[in-house]
Amino acid sequence: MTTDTGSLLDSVERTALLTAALRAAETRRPDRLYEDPFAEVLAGAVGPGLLAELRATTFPVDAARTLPSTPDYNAIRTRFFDDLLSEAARTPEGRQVVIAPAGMDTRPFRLDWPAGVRVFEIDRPPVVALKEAVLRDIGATPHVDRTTVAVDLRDDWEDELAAAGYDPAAPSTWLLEGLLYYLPEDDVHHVLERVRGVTAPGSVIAADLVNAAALTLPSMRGLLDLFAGWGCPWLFGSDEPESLFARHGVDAVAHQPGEPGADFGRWPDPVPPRDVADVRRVFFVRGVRK
Ligand SMILES: C[S@@+](CC[C@H](N)C(=O)[O-])C[C@H]1O[C@@H](n2cnc3c(N)ncnc32)[C@H](O)[C@@H]1O
Repeated sequence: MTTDTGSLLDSVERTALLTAALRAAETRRPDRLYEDPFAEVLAGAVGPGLLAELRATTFPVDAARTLPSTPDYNAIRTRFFDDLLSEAARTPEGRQVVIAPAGMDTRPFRLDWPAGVRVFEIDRPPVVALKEAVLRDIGATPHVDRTTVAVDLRDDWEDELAAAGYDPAAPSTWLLEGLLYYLPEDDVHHVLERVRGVTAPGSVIAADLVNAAALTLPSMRGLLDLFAGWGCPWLFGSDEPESLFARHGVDAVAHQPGEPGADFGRWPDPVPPRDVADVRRVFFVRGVRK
């Protein structure tokens, strides 16, 4: 299998290659927020093309660039969750970590993990197959006990996760990154309810999501049309991430890029207060399962 087989992935699966291309581009920056030495090869032949389309859509070459871009969001998001997982791995809740979906995420290969941690990576079978083939080709070795679980998160996946060695009775840390906006609302609740069902109290649940206005603002039209045109429209946004997670048994706090602890010097503008409407927002959620 070669990296060109990325063209065999469906539209939402291909967003994993876009994310890898974003991480490869971030890795090339002198002021990078993290380093992902595997991102370029994992992005394959398809990822850079998707990124080029994204850049052309978000910032037409003649347009003034005044706002943080999707690459900035993505860099901050990756670093925010890198830090969260690195911290969690040193607590009892971080002895088992589930990255769902994992896409082309390489945290098991590029972060330092304490001994005894297990990482489970969930994604759809074609993504897992492609990623494993690429990583095998380049001889990448994880720094942690890593297991892949090839399932669709909309299906029943709990037994497969347990069969892979995950213990639902023990505390855990979950990262739902780059997923929720691609799901219809019913599936968002379904996934969060299932996560609740397989997590012990005290477990850490993290996720990113967008607000409702991000799905309708005229200034978002280009980006929304791009993803819709690719076949993976953004479907879900929430203005109250804390309430969303509370409904599923998680006591959560949401951070926005640009707020203390979530800017990393990459966010130039003040973050408008939550009661200001018609602003595109991204939320990084960190919660504890009650
Ligand atoms: C934008 S990528 C993010 C991947 C990873 N979290 C990262 O940040 O690199 C979205 C991923 O979600 C996966 N995905 C989307 N819907 C899914 C589902 N129903 N079940 C499992 N994975 C899904 C896709 O296959 C893709 O790998």
